[in-house]
Amino acid sequence: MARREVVTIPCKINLHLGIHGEKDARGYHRVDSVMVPVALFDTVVVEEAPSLCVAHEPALEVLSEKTTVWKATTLLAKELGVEPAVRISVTARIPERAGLGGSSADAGATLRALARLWGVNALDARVVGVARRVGADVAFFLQPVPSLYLGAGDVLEEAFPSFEAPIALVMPATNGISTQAAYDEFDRMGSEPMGYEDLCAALRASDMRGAAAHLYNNLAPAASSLCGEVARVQEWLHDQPGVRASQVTGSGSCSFALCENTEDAERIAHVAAEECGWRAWATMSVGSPGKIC
Ligand SMILES: C[C@](O)(CO)[C@H](O)COP(=O)(O)OP(=O)(O)OC[C@H]1O[C@@H](n2ccc(N)nc2=O)[C@H](O)[C@@H]1O
Ligand SMILES: Nc1ncnc2c1ncn2[C@@H]1O[C@H](COP(=O)(O)OP(=O)(O)OP(=O)(O)O)[C@@H](O)[C@H]1O
Repeated sequence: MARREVVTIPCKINLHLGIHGEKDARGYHRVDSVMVPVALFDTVVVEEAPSLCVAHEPALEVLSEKTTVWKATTLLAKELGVEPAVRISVTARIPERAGLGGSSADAGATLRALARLWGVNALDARVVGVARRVGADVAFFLQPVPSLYLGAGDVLEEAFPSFEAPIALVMPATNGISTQAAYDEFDRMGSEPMGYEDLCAALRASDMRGAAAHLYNNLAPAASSLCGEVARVQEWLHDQPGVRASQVTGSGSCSFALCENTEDAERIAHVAAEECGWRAWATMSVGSPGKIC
C-alpha cells in the first residue's frame, strides 16, 4: 500500500525583524529574526506515487514546477539519492504575500513529511541545508517554536519556551507585498536595526508583557511605502482597546496585535473585517509544539 504522511503547519510572525545593510554572497541581507508560530494552518499531504506531482488548493498562479514545494522535494531527493516519486497536495489557508511565511511553511512541511517517508531526521544537516536553499524562512518551519534566527534569518541561534498568547492578524484586502520588492525598497530607504536582547530576555523568562514592549521591524517602513494601507492598519491597531502592542510581520502586508485576551482578539478581527473591509483572523500563538504534527 502507498505510504502517506500528513503535516499540519502554522504560519509565523516576526516579533523582531532587524535587517542590516550588509549582504552575503547570494545577495541576501544579514537578518536578525525572532519568529513565533501562530495558529493559522496549511496542510501538506505527501503520498508515494509513480512520479512527482504537486497540487495546491486553492490553485496558485505559478506553475507547480516553480513552487517552493517542488523545489524542496527535488533538492532533498537529489541530496539523499532517492527518486522524488510522490504526489503532494497542499491545502493553503495562510494568505500569500502577507509576511506570514505561507510558501515557506508549505516547503518546510513538505521537507518534514519527506524526511519521515525517506527515513531521515527532519533536523538532519542535509534537510536543514535544503531548507535554507529553498528560502530564508523555511528552516524555521522544520521546528516551528519561538526562536531567534541570525545569518540571513535562516540560522537557528536560540529556541525559547512556547507560549499561548491571543493574537489578531489584520491585512489590507489588496494584493499583498512581494518579499523581494520589500527588500529592494529597504535598500532604497536604508536603515540599521536595533538589538534584540531585551525581547529575547523577556521570551526566556516567559514574560509576555515584556516581550510586547519590545516588538520591532525595520522592514515595516518599506512595506508601508509599497502599500499605504499597511500604515493605516498599523495606526488603527495601535488605537484599539485590548491591544498590548502591534507590528507588521515580515515584509507585510499583514500586521499582528498581541491582545490582552481572546475576546479582544475576536472583537478586533471582527471590526477590522466588517467595518474596515480588511482581511482579519482572531488566533493564538501555538503554545505546545506537540499540537503540530
Ligand atoms: C521577511 C522574512 O519573511 C522575515 O522572516 C524573510 O526575511 C524572507 O524570507 P523568505 O520569504 O523565505 O524569502 P526568500 O524566498 O528566501 O527570498 C525572497 C527575496 O527576499 C530577499 N531576501 C530574503 C532574505 C534575506 N535575508 N535577504 C534578502 O534580501 C531576496 O531578494 C530574495 O530573493
Ligand atoms: N507553496 C507556495 N505557496 C504560495 N505561493 C507560492 C508557493 N510557491 C511559490 N509561490 C509563489 O510565491 C509568491 C509569494 O512569494 P512571497 O515570498 O512574496 O510571499 P509568501 O511566501 O506568500 O509569503 P511571505 O510574504 O510571508 O514571504 C506567490 O504569489 C506565488 O506566486
